[in-house]
Amino acid sequence: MGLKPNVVFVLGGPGSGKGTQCERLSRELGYVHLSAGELLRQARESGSEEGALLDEYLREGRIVPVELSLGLLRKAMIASGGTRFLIDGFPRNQDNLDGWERIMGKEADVTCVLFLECPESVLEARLLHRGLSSGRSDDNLESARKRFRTYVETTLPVVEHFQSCGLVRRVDGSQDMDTVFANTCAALSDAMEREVMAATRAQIEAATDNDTAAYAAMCCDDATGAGCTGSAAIALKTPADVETWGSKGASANAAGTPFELLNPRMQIMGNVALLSYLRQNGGGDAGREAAVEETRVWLGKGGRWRLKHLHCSAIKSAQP
Ligand SMILES: Nc1ncnc2c1ncn2[C@@H]1O[C@H](COP(=O)(O)OP(=O)(O)O)[C@@H](O)[C@H]1O
Ligand SMILES: Nc1ccn([C@@H]2O[C@H](COP(=O)(O)OP(=O)(O)O)[C@@H](O)[C@H]2O)c(=O)n1
Repeated sequence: MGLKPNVVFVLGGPGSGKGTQCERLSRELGYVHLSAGELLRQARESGSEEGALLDEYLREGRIVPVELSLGLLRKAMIASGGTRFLIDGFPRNQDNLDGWERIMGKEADVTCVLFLECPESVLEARLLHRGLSSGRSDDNLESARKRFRTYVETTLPVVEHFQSCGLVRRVDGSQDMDTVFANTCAALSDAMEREVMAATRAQIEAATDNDTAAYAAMCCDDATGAGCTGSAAIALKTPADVETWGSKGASANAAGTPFELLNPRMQIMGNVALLSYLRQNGGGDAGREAAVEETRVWLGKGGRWRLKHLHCSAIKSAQP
């Protein structure tokens, strides 16, 4: 099984700082940032037949039918080639949520919902200020108030839905930008840990399936492997490198061998993740049972996690 896209939804009132924070998170943590509102504004300008209709929705602060917004988001997700997304300003009402579950529910994993909380008076002041230079037809007092009403009536119930699923991470969006950024990074850490575990599992599955191309595609250009090869670190860039790595006994597995990752310990530092665990290979075939201590260094860049370094040391007998 390949790696499913991981999605963080970013919600909050109009002007709460979604775009500002997503832009920096994407730069510093390596996510692909997609703004539903921005994609709709681009579609409006593109001269498409929906242009006039979109213009009315945007000006009035109404939420456009999900077929349109999700169609644009899905296309942009595929075009990006990434697997880690910040989706900003979506899902914003029940129609958005139902459409997501219907069309994307099985295709992507929602790892968390980042929710920027901010009082209306602060939002209003920010939007009016943004309106001085944004050129947006909805950055005026009348549109801002309509958008805030839409947010309260239709978006907050969506946040409550995610809250009941345990996915919401609340951040006070009224503080200064650096403080909000530090708090959003902290709020994202458990979602990032789940992304890294999923990437690790997908890469080990590629190894156990002997899919060297899929394995290599998850490596940085300068990735290396060291440990049970009994020699210095070797390159882990191309499918042939991965083959060499496997032939040196580094992976201690055969096609389809089930595995468990025991006692995982993870540290996330910006866009770098360090993960150590004990990999137990087995599945009932006692002759094959072996354990390997592995440490993987992952780099979050360009919308994906890529392996930078793998260290492993085989443990001869997994059984006491
Ligand atoms: N923490 C903050 N403090 C002060 N101003 C902010 C903060 N975050 C964003 N802004 C400003 O407020 C306006 C709205 O931010 P933006 O990120 O565009 O919000 P949203 O995408 O939620 O509508 C922008 O002009 C931005 O520069
Ligand atoms: N899922 C979405 C997101 C935005 N939109 C539209 O796009 C407008 C601008 O959204 P935005 O996220 O760019 O901006 P803010 O309102 O958050 O400042 C909204 O007021 C809606 O009219 C939508 O219809 N559906």
